[in-house]
Amino acid sequence: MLFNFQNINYTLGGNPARQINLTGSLAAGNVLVVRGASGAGKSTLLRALAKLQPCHGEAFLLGQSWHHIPPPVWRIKVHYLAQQPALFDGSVADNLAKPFTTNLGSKHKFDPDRAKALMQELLLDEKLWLQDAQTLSGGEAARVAFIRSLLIEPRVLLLDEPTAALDEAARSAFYKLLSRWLREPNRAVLLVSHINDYHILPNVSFIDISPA
Ligand SMILES: Nc1ncnc2c1ncn2[C@@H]1O[C@H](COP(=O)(O)OP(=O)(O)OP(=O)(O)O)[C@@H](O)[C@H]1O
Repeated sequence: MLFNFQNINYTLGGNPARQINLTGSLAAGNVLVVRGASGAGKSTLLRALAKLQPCHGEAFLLGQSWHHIPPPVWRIKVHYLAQQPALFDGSVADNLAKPFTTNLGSKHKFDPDRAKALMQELLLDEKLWLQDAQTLSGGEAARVAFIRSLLIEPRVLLLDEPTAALDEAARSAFYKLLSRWLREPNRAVLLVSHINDYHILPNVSFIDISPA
């Protein structure tokens, strides 16, 4: 099993009456869509699994417990992408290179050609490369952040409404790229999406968060 989690237990808004407990697993190449009403705790689950949110329980990547992996390393391997991801001051290129400027960045070197190829694949104009990232549209920013996430080579992507800001053409390009990414060894996706647009993805199953 590529990724699994047991009794991930968290409360919503600090309210003990709103307690969630979830167990799930994800084989390589598979997609787990998290379903539930607005406010049910879907984003909170993704954040908990990325160790960005306190919770009880345990998650495992290729059988290795998160207790045995330093959190910054875990967050690269099991990587959360927020619906409105933070882009730093600087150009698009600066933002894409940013993870590689820290010791915690992936072992790989920043590859501008690969980044540009991914931009093209996601229908982003190459002229954006030097544009101030703070001036990007919502849909452009979402795609730049997604590329930045792919470049650090995570194993499991935790995607929070990744297509909410995209038009139909960009959405289709996004899913095509994600499907290809999933065909590489030891990769899987947990997805929160209000838009039922993920059917192009392979091996989709669901986990439901019921009203607390
Ligand atoms: N930092 C916080 N402080 C207080 N309450 C919070 C915090 N983060 C989340 N909550 C509450 O926890 C609940 C779940 O939030 P979450 O964002 O996980 O929901 P969701 O299922 O992703 O909802 P949506 O579909 O609307 O995005 C909400 O009621 C929210 O108000």
